[in-house]
Amino acid sequence: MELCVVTHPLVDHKLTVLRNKHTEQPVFRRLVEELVTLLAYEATRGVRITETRIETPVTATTGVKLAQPAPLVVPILRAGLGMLDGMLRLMPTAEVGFLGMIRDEETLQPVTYAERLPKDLSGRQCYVLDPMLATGGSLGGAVQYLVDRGADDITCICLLAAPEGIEKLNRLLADLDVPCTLVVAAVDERLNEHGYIVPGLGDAGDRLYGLAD
Ligand SMILES: O=P(O)(O)OC[C@H]1O[C@H](OP(=O)(O)OP(=O)(O)O)[C@H](O)[C@@H]1O
Ligand SMILES: O=c1cc[nH]c(=O)[nH]1
Ligand SMILES: [Mg+2]
Repeated sequence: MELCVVTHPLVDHKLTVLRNKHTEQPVFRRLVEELVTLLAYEATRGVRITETRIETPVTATTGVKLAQPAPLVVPILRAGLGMLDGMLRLMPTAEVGFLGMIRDEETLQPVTYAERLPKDLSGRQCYVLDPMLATGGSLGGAVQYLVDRGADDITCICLLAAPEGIEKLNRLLADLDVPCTLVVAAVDERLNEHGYIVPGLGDAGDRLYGLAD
């Protein structure tokens, strides 16, 4: 798996505000969107394009457009939904599939509770959105799900990753033998005893949408 840590002063600045526990929900939501747009710029460097002929007001020329089939963006509910608009701002013609996953906070195992994806993902460039890669159970489960549907080109975009989660994803992808890139704003220190990223930003879903229960 290729790991890309996006280093840019604006990314670091926005991430610091996001981490701050005093940052209020509306600001948190907006910052998640802004950060995703910056990360997506790097994450889509390899998006497939094809040549197209156009006419400028001056002359005919050759340009490029996104190739078909359109890229598929897959936010992992809930928290990944907060990243969708920021991603679509950069790539408005992408299609969107949904995966709902919740981590059991006792066992830290992921449970898939919703799915709305194309049946066959072969030949599609898939962009998976989830702000947090902690133990790697959820993102690993999502990647496995996509590969089971035929996905052969996957890019994951996360705001924060823990070394433990990266390691787990690396092992999974080595077994699956599918090319994958992970784009993150930062790799944090570690997980705490509850499986939370340290220093992290807390529970991304709760900070975006409020307490789930
Ligand atoms: O790497 P892991 O240990 O699996 O943890 C990361 C997962 O935890 C969060 O989701 P959560 O389960 O809290 O669901 P939510 O988005 O509905 O809050 C986060 O958005 C990831 O999906
Ligand atoms: O730090 C963490 C770990 C899992 N899920 C979150 O939302 N935050
Ligand atoms: Mg949550």
